[in-house]
Amino acid sequence: MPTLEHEAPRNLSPGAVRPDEGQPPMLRLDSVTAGYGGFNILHGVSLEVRRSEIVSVLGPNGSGKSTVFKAVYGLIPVRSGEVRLGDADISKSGPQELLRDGVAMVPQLSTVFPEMSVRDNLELGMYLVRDRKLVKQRVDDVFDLFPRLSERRNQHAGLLSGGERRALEIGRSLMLDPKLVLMDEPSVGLSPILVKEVFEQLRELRDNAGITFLLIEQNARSALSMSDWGYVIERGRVTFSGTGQDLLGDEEVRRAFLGD
Ligand SMILES: Nc1ncnc2c1ncn2[C@@H]1O[C@H](COP(=O)(O)OP(=O)(O)OP(=O)(O)O)[C@@H](O)[C@H]1O
Repeated sequence: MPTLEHEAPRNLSPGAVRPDEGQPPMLRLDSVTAGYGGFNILHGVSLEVRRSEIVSVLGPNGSGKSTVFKAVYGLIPVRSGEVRLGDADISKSGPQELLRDGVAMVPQLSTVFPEMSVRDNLELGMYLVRDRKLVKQRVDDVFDLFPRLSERRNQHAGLLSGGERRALEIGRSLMLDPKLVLMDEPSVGLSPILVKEVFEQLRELRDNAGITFLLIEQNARSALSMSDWGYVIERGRVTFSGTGQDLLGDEEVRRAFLGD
């Protein structure tokens, strides 16, 4: 795998205006260092996600993409630097606190329960909420956003196609009405047509429900073509950032990451 070394991250879209410029970003990592045991994997990662953006984190295997998510979600400690959600420092928050603050995470591995119905799988997204009326309302909201899940609401989830299962996982993450969803490889294991479908769903959710997404993607070309902004991470450092289109159009990025 070719690697790209730069002194500082290269912003390929210096003139681009991102939403709410001048306001605190929805999510901001500022010089974050994190790792495992005696090793640091992230060496001062800084990135921003602005309201209603779809932002992708790309990079070679083992470059630290999942580690960024774990640090944001409080699954490993932030050793130095800061993670902020709007005005709040969330560097020390764990998953429960983040969920309460409106941040959901969809992990890479399938978490659908195949023997349960589509509806029951969705309800699991709110299993701690006792207010049945609210749960029903949220299930209906998710079915409004995903008509194909609605048609299959009483079927076993195991009968869904790969893309529909992914939609169910995304739908379940929306049950607690998050403002920001972190998704680890939404397209993993899906055929190119289904990848396109899943990304289109994310864009619809962004446009219709105002949800912001931060994604990790191996499928760099699809991710960039559907993302408002992207960051390339190599060996625990951000090396490139820019609009999806500008990253897609950059020769160095194309050669190193898109197989051109
Ligand atoms: N729990 C762990 N303990 C020790 N080292 C780990 C752990 N998880 C990941 N690592 C190491 O951290 C580095 C970055 O891993 P990470 O999973 O963040 O990369 P990634 O960019 O998401 O990779 P991929 O694209 O292959 O999923 C790798 O060298 C990996 O071996």
